[in-house]
Amino acid sequence: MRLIILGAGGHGKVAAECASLTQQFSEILFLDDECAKLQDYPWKVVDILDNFALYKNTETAFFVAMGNNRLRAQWQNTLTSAGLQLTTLCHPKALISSYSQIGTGSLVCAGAVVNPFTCIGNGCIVNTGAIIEHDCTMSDFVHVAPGSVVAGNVSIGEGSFLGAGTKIIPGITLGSWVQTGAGATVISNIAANSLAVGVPAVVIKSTGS
Ligand SMILES: CC(=O)SCCNC(=O)CCNC(=O)[C@H](O)C(C)(C)COP(=O)(O)OP(=O)(O)OC[C@H]1O[C@@H](n2cnc3c(N)ncnc32)[C@H](O)[C@@H]1OP(=O)(O)O
Repeated sequence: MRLIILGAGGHGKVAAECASLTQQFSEILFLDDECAKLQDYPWKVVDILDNFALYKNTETAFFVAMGNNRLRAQWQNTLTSAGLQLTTLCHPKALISSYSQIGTGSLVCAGAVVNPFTCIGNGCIVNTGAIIEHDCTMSDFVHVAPGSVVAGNVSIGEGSFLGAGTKIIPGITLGSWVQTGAGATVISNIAANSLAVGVPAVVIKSTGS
């Protein structure tokens, strides 16, 4: 199976290394709008994003490696509507419970832990060393940045972004498109479209709807 990754940035490198370590793919290629300037990228960047359909065949899987949650959602939805085959990438050194679920197009990075009865949506990123405890629900296109700890029974709404090292105590609910600052400690629910920072985390502004 060939893998085409959309987005040749830093996150793309992490996704490609992870894909390579799984040994599931015969070839890994990238699409990126800066393809002409990316000759020194560690993998071949063969075309611009809009040409994705040229690479469609039964032996090709696609993965969207864009750190920005809205962009990732937009591209993943575009590829899904075009009937392309999307893959999910789990680093061999991530610990993923067999009682958990990881949605299509998600990436679980090295050292991450996903514990039992947790459900991770489509197009999510569980970044390096992040811990998602038992019985959590993560909607689509969430990004949990490196070193974050999400305790049990937490619910995270679509498109939310937890900054590096965020901690969330058990039973908390985050609305959709919430952002937390690096190092935030969340001890109360956060409404949709809010940015919260600090210890304990307080909402300082809207993230827009
Ligand atoms: C592999 C990877 O790299 S994955 C990527 C991981 N990325 C991250 O973890 C980034 C997390 N981002 C942050 O923490 C950012 O600072 C954000 C998102 C909170 C900043 O948001 P912005 O909208 O740019 O806000 P801005 O920088 O104007 O800060 C607003 C206020 O919050 C404060 N603030 C910003 N970040 C933090 C933080 N992490 N903790 C506490 N306070 C913070 C600022 O000091 C400022 O305070 P002031 O109004 O009293 O001056």
